[in-house]
Amino acid sequence: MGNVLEVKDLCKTYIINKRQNNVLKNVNFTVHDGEMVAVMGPSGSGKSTLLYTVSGMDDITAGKVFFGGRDMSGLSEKELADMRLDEMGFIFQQMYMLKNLTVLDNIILPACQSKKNKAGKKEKVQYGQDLMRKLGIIEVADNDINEVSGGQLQRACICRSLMNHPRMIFADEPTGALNRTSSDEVMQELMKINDEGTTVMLVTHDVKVAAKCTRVMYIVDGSIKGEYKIGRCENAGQLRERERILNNWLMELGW
Ligand SMILES: Nc1ncnc2c1ncn2[C@@H]1O[C@H](COP(=O)(O)OP(=O)(O)OP(=O)(O)O)[C@@H](O)[C@H]1O
Repeated sequence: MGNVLEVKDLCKTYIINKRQNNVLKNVNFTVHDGEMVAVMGPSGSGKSTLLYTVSGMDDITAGKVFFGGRDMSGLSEKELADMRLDEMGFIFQQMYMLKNLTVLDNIILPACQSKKNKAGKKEKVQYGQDLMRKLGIIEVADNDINEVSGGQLQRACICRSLMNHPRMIFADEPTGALNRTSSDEVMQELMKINDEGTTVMLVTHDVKVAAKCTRVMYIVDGSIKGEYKIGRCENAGQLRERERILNNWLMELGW
């Protein structure tokens, strides 16, 4: 199994009003192809910052991040943008959907922007529709973005993140704004995508969500305090036991 993401001594410092905030402090970890990693930790511990920096959405202060073996700090802005567009998928809280486009048009946008995606417009539309069907939201394809529910919008974001067949998906609290049923459905889809080979890294506060991942990283004050490899969840029957084990582990870490 190859390494998709390698993070070495990553530091991130924000400076506001001349005050230095060391948000990430010498973070080291590797994500292998096919893993589904949950990042947990107290509010303000640096989880979102970690996701933004390792995915090249935000710059780093020190250290190295390798994606698919390529040193991201050695890439030009354009190369980095292409890497994000062609090899990564994003499901972020601010969903960055365009208000003047329909749901389907928003979904296919990354494919239209990619030079690497050689499919014709018709095929892109078809693939977007296929994804929407798979995620159970095809009926809102022609709706405006403000005419869909939170759960539908989140599923639309998943569709959009998959348009260019990414090697890895980054998701910041993908179920954060959803009720339990929608959250379970969204996680079901992410697990399916992961089963099909896409690596996933997500931030969550929810033990039920983390229990569906293959590994959990716990961050406190910008450093990884613990990691737990729980392996693949083979069936729904295992979930409660996984949640219990994870809960105990998190309590030990001061959750
Ligand atoms: N763009 C930014 N500019 C300045 N400071 C920032 C910025 N983004 C985050 N921070 C600061 O970095 C720290 C970590 O924030 P981050 O959002 O990564 O935490 P988090 O663990 O994801 O929190 P939560 O669970 O509440 O979402 C906080 O102190 C926050 O104020």
